[in-house]
Parts: sequence; C-alpha cells; structure tokens
Amino acid sequence: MSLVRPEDWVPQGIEELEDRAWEALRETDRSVCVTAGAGAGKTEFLAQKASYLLQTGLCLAPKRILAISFKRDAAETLSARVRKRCPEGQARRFVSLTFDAFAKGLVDQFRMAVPVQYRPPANYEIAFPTNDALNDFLMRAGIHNINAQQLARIIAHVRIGDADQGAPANLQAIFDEYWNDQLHGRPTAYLTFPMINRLAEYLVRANRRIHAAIRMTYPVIFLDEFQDTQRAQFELLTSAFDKDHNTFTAVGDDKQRIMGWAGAMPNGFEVYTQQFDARPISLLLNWRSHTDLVAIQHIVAQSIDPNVEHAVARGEKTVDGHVCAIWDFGSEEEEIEGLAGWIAEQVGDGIPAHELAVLVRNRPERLEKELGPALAELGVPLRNVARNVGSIAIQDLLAEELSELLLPLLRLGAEKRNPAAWSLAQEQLRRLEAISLDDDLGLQRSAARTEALVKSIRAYITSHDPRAANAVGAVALLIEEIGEAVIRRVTPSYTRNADFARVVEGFELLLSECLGDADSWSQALDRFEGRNQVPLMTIHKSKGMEFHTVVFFGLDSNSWWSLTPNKMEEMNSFFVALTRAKQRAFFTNCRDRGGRINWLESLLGAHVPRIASEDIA
Ligand SMILES: Nc1ncnc2c1ncn2[C@@H]1O[C@H](COP(=O)(O)OP(=O)(O)OP(=O)(O)O)[C@@H](O)[C@H]1O
Repeated sequence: MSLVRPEDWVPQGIEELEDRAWEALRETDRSVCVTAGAGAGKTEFLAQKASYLLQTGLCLAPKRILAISFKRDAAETLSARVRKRCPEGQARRFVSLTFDAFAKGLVDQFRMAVPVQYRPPANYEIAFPTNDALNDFLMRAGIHNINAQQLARIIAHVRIGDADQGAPANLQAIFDEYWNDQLHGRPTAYLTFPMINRLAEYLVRANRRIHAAIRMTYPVIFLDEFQDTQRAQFELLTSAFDKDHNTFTAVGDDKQRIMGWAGAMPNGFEVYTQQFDARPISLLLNWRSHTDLVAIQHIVAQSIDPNVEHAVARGEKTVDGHVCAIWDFGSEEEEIEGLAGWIAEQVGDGIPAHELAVLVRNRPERLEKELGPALAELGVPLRNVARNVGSIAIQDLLAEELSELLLPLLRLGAEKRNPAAWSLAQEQLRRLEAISLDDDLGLQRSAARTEALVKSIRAYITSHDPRAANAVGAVALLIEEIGEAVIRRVTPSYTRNADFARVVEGFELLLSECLGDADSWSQALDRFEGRNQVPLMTIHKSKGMEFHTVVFFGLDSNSWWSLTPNKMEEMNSFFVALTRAKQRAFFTNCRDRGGRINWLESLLGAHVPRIASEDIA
C-alpha cells in the first residue's frame, strides 16, 4: 500500500483547514488539546488527522488509532469518514468506539483476569438502574446512612483491587455488597456501565500484559467531545495510557459541557493538558452556520464565557426572513397545530423532513404522542430517535455494524439499480472476510458472494409482499447466508449472545414496523433509515449533530424551569440546541404552559424577535 509523504498530504472531502487546525494536525509527537466553538469542525478535524496519520505511515501497521466518542452514532460517523478516505487496510486500523464500548470490549475479552469476587459470568446482562432500584438495594441491604446518588458515586469511583486508593472501609464494604448483589442476588448477573468501567480500569491497571498490549496497540488516541468526559472515564484512560507511549488529540468545547450531572469533570481540559503535557490550540472558524446565526450564538457564548473569541462564520446563508425567533402560542393545541402546519409547509417547499429537527428538553415521548399524529395528518412522519425498538434506541441501532451490513443488501434486494448500496455491500463483505483491495482473487470471490446474496434476498423480496410479518424472514435469510459466526467473529461487540440477539431483535422490530403499511420494500427501507422523517430528540441526543432548521419545543419557564442565569449547565444546553442549526433556529413558547424567560429574551435582544403564532411564515 503506497504511502503519501507528510509534506504532500492534503485534506480530503473538504477544501481547506484553518492554519491552527493544520498546526494541531501536524503535531504528532506531542498530545494536543483542541478547543473550539460549535461547528468549528472538531469532529471533522479528527477524521482528517486520522487520514493524515494513516496515509503518511506516521501511524504504521500494525499500530492503530483509538478514537473515543460519547455516542454510538458519533463513533460510527467518524469511522465512516475515515473509511471513505483511506484504503481499507488503513481504515481498519482506525478503531472508533464509545467509552462504554471500549470498556466493555476489554471486559468481554479479558473477563477471566478479573478477581473472582468481581468476575461476571459470560452471560451477564446490562442494567440501567434507576434511583428506585438503587434505593431498593439500600433498603434490602439495611444501609441507611447514604442515599441513591451517593451510592451511584461510590459504584462509579471506588477502584477494584487498589489497596492504595484509601477508600474508607465502610464505602468499600458498601461497594462490595452492591457488587455481590448485582452478580449473585438474582438468577442473572447484572452490570451497569459504571461497573464495567471499573472492571476495565482494573484490567489495564493491574494486569501488566493487558496494560502493555493496549498501550502498544494504540499509540495514538483521539477523544471527541472531551468536555463531557467523566472522572472515572478519564481514570480508565490514565490507567491504560501514558505520555511516554501514547499521544492524545482531544477536541471539545467547554461551552457545550452538558453532562456535569453525570459526573463530567468541571476542569477536564486543564487536568488533561497537565496529565499528558498537551499543547493547547484553539480554532476560530464556524463551518456550520452563517454570519447572522453565528452572531446570535456569540451572544450566548459570551454569557457562558466572557472571554470567548468571536467565531468567523463560513456557512452560507440560503434562507430569507428570520433566522432565529421565539414563536408565541396561546394554547398547547395551537402550538402543536401551528408547528405541524409550519413543518408541513417547509417540507412542501422542498426542505427534506430529516433536515427539520424538533428538540425538547426532556421526555420526547410526550411530544411524540401529540406532534406525531398532527404531522401524520399532514403527511409528514415524525421519528422519536430515542425510542427503543426492543431494548435498543433507534439512533443507536442505525449505527450498529449489523445495520450497516444488512441495509445495503436489503436495498439491493428491493431496488433494481443502486450503485451506492452495491459498493457499501461490497465493502462490508470485504471487511467480514478481511479481503484487501490488492487481492484480486479475493475481490472476485467477494463480488461473486455479493451477487449470490443479492440474488437470494431479491428472490425473497419478490415473493414476499412488504408486510410486517416478512421482516424476520428477510433478516434471518441474510444472517444465515452470510453466516452468524462470521459476522460475530469480526465484530467484537457481538461476541456475547445477548449483545448480538439484542441488535438482531431491534433490527427485526424496526423493519417490521417500517414495513407496516409501506407500499414497497424500498419505501420501508427509507423509513428504516429515517429518510424524510422529522427527527425528534432531546438536546443531549442532538450533540454533535446538525440540521438545516432546528425548532426547540417549549422555551418557557415551566418546561425549562431550570434555565436560570446562574445555572451554567442549562445555559450550555441552550447553546447546544441553538448551535445545531445550519440556517435557522426557532423556539416555541406557549402561554398556557408557562411564562416567558425574560432574562434570556433581554440577553438575546432584538436579534431574536417574538413572533405571534398567526405571523409565523
Ligand atoms: N475544514 C472544513 N471545511 C469545510 N467544511 C467543514 C470543515 N470542517 C468541518 N466542516 C463541516 O462543518 C460542519 C461542522 O463540523 P463538525 O461537526 O466537525 O464540527 P464540531 O466542531 O465537531 O461541531 P460541534 O461541536 O458543534 O458538534 C460539518 O458539516 C462539517 O462537514
């Protein structure tokens, strides 16, 4: 595989990088800390730096780059960008995972190296305990001197098998009792992600061979959205890696720190810069939004950080009229009807429904119940991306390896010609069989394999109407013909039966739902992928994403009672919502539900006018 000289390397898929981004890209001997505002291209920068390191051989086989993101879809987007730009042999050495997947991968692989007291059985289940479940444990265990939140902190922070950490004996006892309860208290053992983190941290700290292997395999580590890193996650990194063997590139924006409630470090950038002797670099451009929106974003940014530099907008404005406003509604019915009507009009004007996102502070399922039917009546589907199909969220399912493998094959089965699906299917099958692009015989074999698979699924689809009941058969046929064992062998996160079954079940459920009343398989696949559906999500789920237009539902003192000038994290959430928009950001306010947030309106001033519902155009 031929390599490019570093001085000849040019960015791919974008025209240019700003000077400071070039500096951060070429800094390969030392860790860097890249901070920048929204839309600065931080995630894109990581994809470019990965291509640079792989294509120039600065990260040479068998060494790998480990990229850690917070959300499944963010990790997948990053990996897809690298796959698009680098030859397969190089792209395979870019390992893009969430923190949770990274930790779980270590635990599943090295489970037997965990001390017996904490060792989960292979068939453990993942649990997401509520406060009620934690309180229930405290009651059963007769522990009265701590509450559920304190218990959660103990579980997240006590280190396994570390006599030097100085954890008070009573906390250690509670920790051990909780572990015993989760592993042995019921017929099935349960682990939460904070527990998995503790196991992974133990493995890399206490087992010299695992530590050495992981440190050597990943000399380069990328961290996206670093501002939301929790102390326990950072501890896993510092136990696994060090500045003599590994270089980090962390990117993030303190103004977008919205996971403080979940333990994100308040001074993460400072701690990271010190620990890894990182060079701080800040970026200035905003590639996402146009000048008018960036000016409004700057007002909010300044209220979070008075010293923030004014970003330079590089997005192009393509709309007329207001780019940001608060829409005033009298009653909730009027608000739902007004919003649905406006969205339908926009779709009629040619803006794809999936580019019109509706964001809420919390409980999207509540709004889904009201807005969904109102939009459906106007012929526009709404998708709550956080909704679970089986026990996996739609947003996560779409980023699963299984979806990437099956979707292009189903497309080829349903559609006569689809070159994009053909090349995706080929790429997936080459990945399964580890065939490189210079292996002519392998390529022929894989093309023949793809053709055979397409023939089978096409025969199935032709002989089965687009009906819900036919989803399971289509999925089973593809998994059987590709080989379940093959799929699971190359996808570490499918090693355990329960993990693979969960994804298959989610895939089948969503496909049968989409086939429901579809006219064709092709239409059902569009639905599956969320094409031409208005996405509905919380601000947390919208992190890292962008849309033509964003409508935030419920900017009032009742829906967002916690948005006050001294609650920094709430202001950060508002900033995240506002900055997801490429062209326009609107906020709905409904008098029946709650009052105006006057201080915010005065802060935004004339830039963000209030518009009466009848004047919304
Ligand atoms: N150098 C560049 N040239 C042109 N477009 C770019 C460049 N860098 C990023 N973009 C585009 O700008 C948009 C924002 O990029 P990206 O999502 O990487 O920003 P970010 O800093 O991670 O944003 P945020 O923190 O707000 O989530 C994307 O559409 C991306 O494709």
